[in-house]
Amino acid sequence: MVRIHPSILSADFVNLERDLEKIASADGVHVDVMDAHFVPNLTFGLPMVQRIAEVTSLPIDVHLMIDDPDTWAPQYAIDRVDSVTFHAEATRDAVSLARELRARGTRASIAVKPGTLVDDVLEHLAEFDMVLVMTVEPGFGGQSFMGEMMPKVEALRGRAEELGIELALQVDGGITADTLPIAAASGADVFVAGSAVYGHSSPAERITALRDAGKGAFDTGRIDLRAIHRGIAGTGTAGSLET
Ligand SMILES: O=C(CO)[C@@H](O)[C@H](O)COP(=O)(O)O
Ligand SMILES: [Co+2]
Repeated sequence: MVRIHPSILSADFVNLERDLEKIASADGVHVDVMDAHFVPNLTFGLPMVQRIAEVTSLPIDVHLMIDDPDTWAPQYAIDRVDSVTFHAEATRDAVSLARELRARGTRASIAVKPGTLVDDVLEHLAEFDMVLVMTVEPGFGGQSFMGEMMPKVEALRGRAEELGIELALQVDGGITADTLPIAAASGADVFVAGSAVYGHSSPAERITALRDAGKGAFDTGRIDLRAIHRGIAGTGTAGSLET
């Protein structure tokens, strides 16, 4: 299953309602909240997310790149927000926060920056509905995909299968029609794309192209998942998630 979530970070904030209409064929909309403290960039906060919820019918996927999500994240669990993602590096108690988000009726999601190991997340995996593996340093759109994050995706998918739990696995940063199949083959199923969608004259066409790239990777056998698994095992990184 390939789900495409365009990131409005690359949209025109002055014409956001128009730009949201352009991605109506997507599976969700990814909304990056940045506070200029946790990341060196500033976007917007809850009032903007509330307005977005009024004008789009897409499921809203909020990515909080903010300090102290334990205090602020629950406020984002409003009607029409499908998932709230907070960062492992910023939270004091990821499990309590995830439980609070679920209790408020939204899906709970935890994100890890490129330099963060997933060991703690693996230990408490059943507490989360989604894990976001950052494939760039958070803060800005238009950066290059970090393929070296794929062992984290593999480990998370493997553990979810072992536990028999449904887990959405999101990758965010540098996703294009070329990089999406790599992440899909590693076990990701939710793909955030900002510049690859909004950097083109027809965002709707780019959404279709990204979806096809994900499906095509498996249909045509262009990606051999088992070979990728063997390759990762061969480099000795499968058990060690250090980056
Ligand atoms: O969270 C972030 C950046 O921190 C993202 O959601 C970006 O918006 C992705 O942009 P592209 O790499 O797809 O241009
Ligand atoms: Co994001």
